[in-house]
Order: sequence, then structure tokens, then C-alpha cells
Amino acid sequence: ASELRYPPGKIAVIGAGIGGTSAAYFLRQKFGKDVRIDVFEKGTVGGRLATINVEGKDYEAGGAIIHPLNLHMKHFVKVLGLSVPENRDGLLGIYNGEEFVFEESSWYIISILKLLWHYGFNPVRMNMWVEEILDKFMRIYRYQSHDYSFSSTEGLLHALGGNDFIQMLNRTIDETMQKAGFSQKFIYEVVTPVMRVNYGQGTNINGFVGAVSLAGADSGLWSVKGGNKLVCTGLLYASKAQLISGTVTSIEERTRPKRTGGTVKLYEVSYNSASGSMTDMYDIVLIATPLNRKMSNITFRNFNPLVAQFSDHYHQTVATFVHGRINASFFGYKDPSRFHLASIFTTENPKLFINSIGVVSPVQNTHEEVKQPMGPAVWKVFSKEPLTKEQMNLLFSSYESVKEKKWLAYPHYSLPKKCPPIILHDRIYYLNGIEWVASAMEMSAIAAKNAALLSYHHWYGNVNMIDQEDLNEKLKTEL
Ligand SMILES: Cc1cc2nc3c(=O)[nH]c(=O)nc-3n(C[C@H](O)[C@H](O)[C@H](O)COP(=O)(O)OP(=O)(O)OC[C@H]3O[C@@H](n4cnc5c(N)ncnc54)[C@H](O)[C@@H]3O)c2cc1C
Ligand SMILES: CC(C)=CCC/C(C)=C/CC/C(C)=C/CSC[C@H](N)C(=O)O
Repeated sequence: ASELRYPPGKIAVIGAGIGGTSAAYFLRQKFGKDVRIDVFEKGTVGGRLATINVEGKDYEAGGAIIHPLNLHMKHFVKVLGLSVPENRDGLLGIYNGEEFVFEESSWYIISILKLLWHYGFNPVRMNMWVEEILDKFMRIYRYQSHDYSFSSTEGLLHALGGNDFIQMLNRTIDETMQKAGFSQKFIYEVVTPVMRVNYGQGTNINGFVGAVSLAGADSGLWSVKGGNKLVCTGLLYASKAQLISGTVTSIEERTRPKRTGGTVKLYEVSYNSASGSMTDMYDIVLIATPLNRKMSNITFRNFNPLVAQFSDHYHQTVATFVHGRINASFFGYKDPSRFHLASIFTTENPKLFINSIGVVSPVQNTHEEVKQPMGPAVWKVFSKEPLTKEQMNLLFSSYESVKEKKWLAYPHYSLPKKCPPIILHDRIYYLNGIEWVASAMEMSAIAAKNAALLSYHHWYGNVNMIDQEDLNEKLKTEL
């Protein structure tokens, strides 16, 4: 490790989504002002944080909501001087393909009584259960503020919640919640619809991402005024990294002679840009995009030992934006004038061709935007497949415009699953393995800070800052 005592000259980050741009920001904080940080992006800065324009206004088309306890995202918004629009949630209904199994009332107390009547104390217990998980999850901020890092995703998860968290990764949310005593009816009618709207999948996803998904139905969710992707452009600017618009095609290990004698190992990054095929050499590489053929298609050449081969399978979700009037009779409303819902979640039913439908507000949200579900509004529909014309005509009584965005959105969760490694080679780090625990903006930011810290500690040989046992106990006595 002695040859690595001097600061690195160049670091490459592949991907300018929230993972890559926050990595650039944290790398700059750790390695200082002199290191050159290049961020490669083949598409648009923001990646899965993107907006779509519908009739002159922009709407969140990818990552949309942020939890009030997502502290990295909160920090970014604060230091970048961004703001949060006022949020007005409309009423929610849960549809099973035949009828509404639950409908929120505009009277808060009525909604609470309805919940109690249908599901007993399950909803209250669920809030407490999710809060308990979040409490442990929040330990990451303490660990990271003391600069501790982890060399595996499972190690990170274990440091937060011990074997309970690891177990959640290896059980479905269905099993996890049944074991915790929640009723089958509640899981089917409330938990499943939340999994479907957030991850486009059912209750066979792992317990941890299931709990994160439930946190995604908490109150106080927020987003960034002007679009969440502004965080990425802001972080890139704040990190003083250089954005290279190009597609990275391969990474290869190279041995180069040093001016002072001896040799040094560097990584050669090859990429295609508007100026043609290029290469550049780096001391450290952070990969901040899912590694698979469809999403990144990066080849690792001539590595000895070989870089671990895995291919992450991502789930297709289609977001369709429709400016029009919803067809309330499709959802069983005989009198459409009584329809008052702004969001409809769905239970599992093969007859259903959508996961959810809801009114959305533009990212420049202003006070005047009042949600009146029966009037023309912009609706966001989540489905597995693109909507056909016939399906559109079933969902809407009339519509003026339609915009569609097809995503490979998040992992297609299956059990059992070992998370992909963080360390792919001596100084190549992979961030997106964390998505197999749960895919969310904050998770990418956590993985980014971890990779920045880990690469720093590896570089300077600070082994005592990596994979420390009993951190929670150790830090209890620290300020
Ligand atoms: C429809 C949808 C809704 C979502 N809703 C939420 C939500 O409400 N809240 C939430 O917290 N999360 C949500 N998520 C998840 C969240 O958006 C993602 O977890 C997060 O944005 C992932 O960020 P990332 O930087 O890790 O990856 P990405 O955003 O995918 O960034 C990777 C970047 O790398 C680039 N890239 C890939 N290959 C190469 C290459 N070879 N060379 C150069 N560049 C390359 C890509 O173009 C991309 O820009 C949602 C996702 C989707 C799709
Ligand atoms: C990481 C932690 C602790 C919390 C994150 C909770 C959260 C915001 C989860 C949502 C994740 C997600 C993939 C949502 C997708 S759909 C979002 C929304 N319903 C929409 O309409 O776009």
C-alpha cells in the first residue's frame, strides 16, 4: 500500500445519475481539490431522475418522491440552494379489479375509522414497524459522518440492523409481515398495492425493499422544485468534476512505468463520444450504473483475477402521462360526478393492466394547481407494458395528449439474492449493488458516500475505517 500514499491523480465515475453525481461530490470532499474527477454520462445528467414535458409543463417521470428522513437528499437540497414545492395530496382509493376495497374520505377522522373498521390495528402497527426499521436504518448517517465504510452491501446492512436486516433480505415482504403478525387481508389489500405502485412488483419482493416501499407511502414525502434531477446537475457543479459526454465501453488494467522508477497500475477507460473512440487512464474507478448489457454494457478486459461476472436483471415499468378526463365508470362509479379520488392503487389481479393511476402536479408546482379529479388533469399511469389504444379508451373518457416513458426502473427482485460486490477489483468500486437491498435515490447516495469513503481508506491504507464491528456501540460514546 505504500506506493499509494500520495493523492490519486485522476478518478473516473461512470454514470451521472444521483449515484454518480453524489459520488463526485463526496469524492471531492474526501480527496481534496487537486484530484481530477471525470464523470462519464452516455445520456442525460440525472439518469433515472428525469422530467417529461406535457403541454408545456414538466412532470417527474422517474424518481419522484423523497422521504422526510432521507438525510443525504435533504443535505444536497440545502447546500445547493434548491427548494421544495408545496405538496397537496389528493384522496386515495384501492381497486381490486371489481370494486374499491378502500376509499379515503375527505374527512380525516372518517378515513381513520374506515381503516380501523377494515383492518383493525394493522395500519397503526405497520407505521410503528416501519418506524422501527427506519430508526435502525438511520444509523448509517452516524457511521458515515464518522467516515466509516463497508466493503460489502450485506456488511453495511448488518451494521445497521444485525441479523434481522439480513433476514429481511432473504424473506419476502409477505413472509416478513406475516411473521410479524400482520393479517393476510391487510397484506393483500394495502401492502400489495403499495409494492405495485412503488416497485411494479408484488409481495414476493424482499422484506427490506418492501419496508422501504412502505416508507414511500408515509406522510411528508417531498420532491425538488424544478425537478429532482436538479440535485444531480447541482452536485456535478459543486464537485467541480468534469462531465464527459460519452459511453464507456470497457475498462482494462494497465501497468505503466513511474517517473520515479518502478511501475504503477492504472485503469484504462475506453469510451465513445461525439469526437470518436477515446481512452484515458485512472487511478480509481467508481461505477454508478447498473451493470448489465441493456443498461451499461461495459466490458472488463484482461483482468487477473477476473472481475466478478453478474448481470443485474431490471424490471420494466412504463410511466404514461395523459392529459384528459378519467373514465370513472371503468372503476365502477355509476355516477361519475361522485368520483373524488386523485390516486388509485391496485391489488394483484391478472385482469388489471395498470399498477396505479394518479393526478400529478408539474415540478414547478404553484399554489393555483388545484386537483379536481373529474376535470381534465394530467394523470400518471404506471403499468408493466405500454398501454394500448383500447386500454387508453377504457381508462379515459377523453384525452388530449399522451406521453410515455419506458424504464428499466429498478431490480426485478427475487429470492434468494446475494448482493453484487462493491469491490470489483483493487480500485474499482460498484455502487448499484445496493439497489438489490432497495432502489431509491437515497440508497444511491448512501452507496456513493460509502464508495467514496471506502476508496479513500483503501488508498491511504486506513484499514481501521473499513468493516468495523459493533459500530453502533462504539459510536455511542462519541459526539
Ligand atoms: C419510474 C421510476 C420511479 C421511481 N420513483 C422513485 C421515487 O419516487 N423515489 C425514489 O427514491 N426512487 C425512485 N426511483 C428509483 C430511483 O430513481 C433510482 O434508484 C435512482 O435514481 C438510481 O440512481 P443511480 O444514479 O444509481 O442510477 P441511474 O439514475 O440509472 O444513473 C446511471 C447513469 O449512468 C449512465 N450510464 C449507463 N451506462 C453508461 C455507460 N456505459 N457510459 C456512460 N454512462 C452510462 C446512464 O445513462 C445513467 O444516467 C424510481 C425509478 C423509476 C424508474
Ligand atoms: C430509502 C428510504 C429509507 C426511504 C425511501 C422511501 C421512498 C421514497 C420510496 C419510494 C421508492 C420508489 C421506487 C418509488 C417509485 S413510485 C413513486 C411515486 N409513487 C410516483 O408516483 O412516481
